[in-house]
Amino acid sequence: MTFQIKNLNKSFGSKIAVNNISIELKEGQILGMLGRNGAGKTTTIRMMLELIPKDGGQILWKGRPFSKKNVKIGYLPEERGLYAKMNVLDQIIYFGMLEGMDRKEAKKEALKWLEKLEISYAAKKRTEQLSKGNQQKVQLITAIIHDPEFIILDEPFSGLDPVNADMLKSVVKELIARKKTIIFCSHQMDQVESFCSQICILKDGNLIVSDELANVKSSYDYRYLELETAATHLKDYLEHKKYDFTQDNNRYKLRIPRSEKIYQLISEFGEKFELHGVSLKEPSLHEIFIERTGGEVIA
Ligand SMILES: Nc1ncnc2c1ncn2[C@@H]1O[C@H](COP(=O)(O)OP(=O)(O)OP(=O)(O)O)[C@@H](O)[C@H]1O
Repeated sequence: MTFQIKNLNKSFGSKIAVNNISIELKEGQILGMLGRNGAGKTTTIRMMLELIPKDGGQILWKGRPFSKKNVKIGYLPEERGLYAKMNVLDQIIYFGMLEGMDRKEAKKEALKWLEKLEISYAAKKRTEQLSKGNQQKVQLITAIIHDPEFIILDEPFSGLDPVNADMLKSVVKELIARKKTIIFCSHQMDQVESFCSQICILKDGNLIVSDELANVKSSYDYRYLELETAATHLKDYLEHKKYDFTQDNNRYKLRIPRSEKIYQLISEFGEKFELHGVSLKEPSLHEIFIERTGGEVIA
């Protein structure tokens, strides 16, 4: 394994923030790190970046300690940290040089990225003069200007308008295509689902799920059967039979245990009701997340 977290621990006083977690990633994999507020994600990332000391455990890159000495790391923090008064180009060059680039190379890369993200016009502006979305583009550039092998993206698309979100998504897709190893933290489950092959879910400092997304889905105990019918008595029937379902006009979404013989069930419904549509769906990551982290499942 290229990246390994082994038995990582951290407490703040009596509060256990990260409880003996282990995570493994192959080079080029992208891991969605999920968890409700306070689950321990930021604490884990801070230990990875050596911003806070760990109480116990190891973090390794290709068998050696995971540190700037052994791997080029890129980090897009959730709380953005740019110098408001510094001009955009100087800022990016400064961050590039902090990561070991020489000035000429950093400037060349900075100009390339500014053009790619359509903010070349802002190169000489003070950062505070840029819109929030454009500042976020600058922050992303500072995170990846040195062409890191390992990248942590914490809520990379929050607060962006759809056009800017798409632009940054295309950058993330390019990083994935270039086989960067990535940890992606987000509360936007659809984004995690569209980017990540692996997911882990933290709850109260514990790692409660860690697997390939496809395995997580297929190991979930339920599937969803969607029925479309004009027959209004379907609702009464489902209530009578105590199905777990939601209704949206003519569409019904039933939560069915995976153990049920689904095709038999579909033909039973077909005999009783005139169906205009039938589809079987795996649970979404949103549904899995809510169930695993202790909320109510809304089918
Ligand atoms: N410096 C600190 N001192 C005391 N407690 C802390 C400190 N940092 C984090 N904690 C606690 O550790 C737990 C985990 O916090 P953490 O910030 O890692 O969660 P998170 O999963 O990143 O949450 P969010 O999604 O809100 O960013 C929380 O209970 C938090 O209050």
